[in-house]
Amino acid sequence: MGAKPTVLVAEKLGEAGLEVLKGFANVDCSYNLTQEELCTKISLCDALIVRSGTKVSREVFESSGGRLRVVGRAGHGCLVVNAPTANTVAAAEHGIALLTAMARNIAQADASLKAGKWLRSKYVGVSLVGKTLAVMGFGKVGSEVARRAKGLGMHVIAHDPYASADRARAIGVDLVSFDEAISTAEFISLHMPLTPSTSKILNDEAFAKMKTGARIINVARGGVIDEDALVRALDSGKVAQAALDVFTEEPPAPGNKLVLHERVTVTPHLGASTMEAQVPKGELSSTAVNAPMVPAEVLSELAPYVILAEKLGRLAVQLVSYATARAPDDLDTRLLRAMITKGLIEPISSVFINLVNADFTAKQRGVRIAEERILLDGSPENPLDYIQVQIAHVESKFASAMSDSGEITVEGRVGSFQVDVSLEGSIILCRQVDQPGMIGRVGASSASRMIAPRKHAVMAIGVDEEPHPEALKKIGEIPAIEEFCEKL
Ligand SMILES: NC(=O)C1=CN([C@@H]2O[C@H](COP(=O)(O)OP(=O)(O)OC[C@H]3O[C@@H](n4cnc5c(N)ncnc54)[C@H](O)[C@@H]3O)[C@@H](O)[C@H]2O)C=CC1
Ligand SMILES: O=C(O)C(=O)COP(=O)(O)O
Repeated sequence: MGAKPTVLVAEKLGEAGLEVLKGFANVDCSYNLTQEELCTKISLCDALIVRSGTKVSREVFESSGGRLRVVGRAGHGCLVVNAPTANTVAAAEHGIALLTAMARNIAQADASLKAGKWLRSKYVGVSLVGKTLAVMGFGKVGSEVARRAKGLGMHVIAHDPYASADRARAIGVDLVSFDEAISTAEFISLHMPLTPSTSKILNDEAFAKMKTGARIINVARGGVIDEDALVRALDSGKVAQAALDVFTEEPPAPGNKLVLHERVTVTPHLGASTMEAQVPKGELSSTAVNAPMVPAEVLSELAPYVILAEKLGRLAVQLVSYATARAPDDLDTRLLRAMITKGLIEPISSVFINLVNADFTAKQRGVRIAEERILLDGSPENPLDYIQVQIAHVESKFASAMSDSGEITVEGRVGSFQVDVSLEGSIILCRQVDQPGMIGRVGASSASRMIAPRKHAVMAIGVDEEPHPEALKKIGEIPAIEEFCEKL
């Protein structure tokens, strides 16, 4: 090799970050590339750095012709520049800035004074002290917003189906249901990732449940709000004001009703845009660079187990047992543990898990994965016979699969399966009233072809592609389906 690698920086980074890169690489800063331009350029690059504006699609990887080795997402656990906490604080501060600016009509009053008007009575605001703020999504950003809002004398409640009550209690925040959160709060601030289950989570139905005069803040993702429904709620007076940093379409189309609305304060996705959030953090990037890497031969030997580990991680793992005939120093399980963490955290979070940040992220979220080995006799030719995960205290997505002691144990092996369900592809699990015709009804709702359906009081259906959200919604609406869990 010898030659300097070429790094394509596809979105604006801070100068200090660029300087670090220029120290060892040829840096090509090309912003606002179309998808085609990106695909053309990528074949000449060893690394790509993006922010939230660039989709690194399959096409981009395919166009790289094998040269591309690292894709860095500035701000989210990437190898070269890793500033996850600066990003969090920046977003939380922006949320608070929008909250206070909205309550006191800062943006509107500023525009009017600059236009030569002096309208003291038009811009009477509302006070924050003693008001209830509902933090929707109590992750990194949400919990920092909660902490700061408490400092402003607000009463803070939070809704997050996956957050630990202990962590909330430590900050002095009560975790409540979705309905309780939105129906009791004067201010509602959104901090969940955009996923199929959070898409348009604030819709007409949700706005109807809110107090008249509620105020909404969104620094998460535009898609978590049904924007047309928000316009209706503002026009009817149900929602008094909104403050938005993010939009379903970015930039929003000219004439976007929310952007132009008199009672809406907007910023162009500035949540992470502070000087501090753009500066590389020495200690974190050095952790990343020094992170334990798995040697290539271990990687290839464990490759088949990696997908299995991620699937198993989509359940909330407490104990992982590796059944192996290998001696402990001959089986490196860090990669598998990382994949289990990935399966566990990625579906509910905006964090992308890789080998570098897996243990850090798990610890940060209070997830503890204990590991043990089940030593088998026999030939150590295969690294693993099976992986078993044990899940305790599940706040059940899927209560019917639990033992009396409240635990679920699942085993998976590569190639064949001892579990009732093959953990390949996507799987829909439904608990249903045991009556004829259910598989057909569920099958009819799912656009994908079914393989090996089974019929129990619990039904597992393997589908040949990720189920469409609409199909899942229809399954949930079949009266006999009591609960179901998509995507194992
Ligand atoms: N405006 C901006 O520039 C920035 C926006 N963000 C966005 O803010 C959001 C939060 O980011 P982080 O706190 O870093 O992510 P995080 O992954 O730490 O927290 C997200 C939380 O949402 C929870 N959650 C998942 N589904 C939920 C549901 N249905 N209802 C309620 N909570 C749910 C998760 O359990 C998790 O605790 C993300 O959408 C992220 O992309 C983050 C940084 C800057
Ligand atoms: O980190 C995030 O989730 C953001 O939304 C920030 O995006 P940006 O890095 O400013 O393009």
